[in-house]
Amino acid sequence: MTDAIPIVSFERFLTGNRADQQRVAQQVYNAFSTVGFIYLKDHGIPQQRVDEIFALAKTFFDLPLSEKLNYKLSEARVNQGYTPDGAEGINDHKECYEHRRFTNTLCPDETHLPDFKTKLDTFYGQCLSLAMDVLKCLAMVLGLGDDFFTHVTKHADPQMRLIHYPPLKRRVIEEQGHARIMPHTDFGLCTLLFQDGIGGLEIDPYHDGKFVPAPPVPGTVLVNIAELLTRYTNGRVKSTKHRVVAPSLDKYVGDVLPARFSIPFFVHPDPETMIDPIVLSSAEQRLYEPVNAGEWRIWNTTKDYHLNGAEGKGVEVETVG
Ligand SMILES: O=C(O)CCC(=O)C(=O)O
Ligand SMILES: [Fe+2]
Repeated sequence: MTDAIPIVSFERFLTGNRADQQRVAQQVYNAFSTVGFIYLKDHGIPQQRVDEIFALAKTFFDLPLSEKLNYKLSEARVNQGYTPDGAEGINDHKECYEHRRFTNTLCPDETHLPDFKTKLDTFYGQCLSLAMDVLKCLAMVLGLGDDFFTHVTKHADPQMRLIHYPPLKRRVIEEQGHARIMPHTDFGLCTLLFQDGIGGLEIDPYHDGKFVPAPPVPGTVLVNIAELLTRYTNGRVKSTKHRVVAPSLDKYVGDVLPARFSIPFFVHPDPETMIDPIVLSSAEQRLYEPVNAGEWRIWNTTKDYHLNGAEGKGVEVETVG
């Protein structure tokens, strides 16, 4: 059931000439301007590295809770460290660790978890480079200049999140209003999403409330548009709701669902950036009010950790005019 989400090979973007790159960029753009999600294959990050990071995530989450709490995330502005199950709302069932580009004070050191920081740092660099190439695709198609997004992400600090959804009874998340993660849109520019083989991720590809599975496809990474990019492109690319529920019964039979791991990489612009919708002609009407990227991020992060209700972290996008 991956029909709704195109699978795009990134190889010719990474190794081809300008015409090849433009072709790939157009495929990427076409998917983002409709379903808002793509599966990228041949993306240049070796599967072995991805597997290694999943194993590392498991090692971290296997630590006793009392030890994990030594790394507890406490400040929305910093947004780095560990969050226990329930921190983002009692109806979500997950624990997370956030890793950042510049400051990782709440990260296990060499004596506590050997190689954890170095391996995450390396993987982080690879994700950032891939994400910047994906953004370059959009800049090329929209004619903004190849480096448009480089200029607004120079000292930005994207967020790599390790997620562990603990094993739990299927009926708990099939209860009304519960999920492994509630329906939401991401709020930055775009997200890379690596998932393990368990399944349960669903997206709303046609934006009509009908969720369809986005199952794991070996060797690919999912990429999705987040809200700031929808605003920035004046609605041209779509930030699509997604959630994690129980994998369907034909994929997994059993009362107790196995643990699931995933690794999203959320890309954000420099905090001083004004996200003022880009219009491509003087006749085009701006659909969104400008927002300051830094304030937007802190507001959304604070809301996620403290004020989250049954609606998850979905944000209503205001329109003007
Ligand atoms: O675990 C997943 O597959 C999705 C995670 C997600 O959507 C998020 O953290 O924003
Ligand atoms: Fe998400």
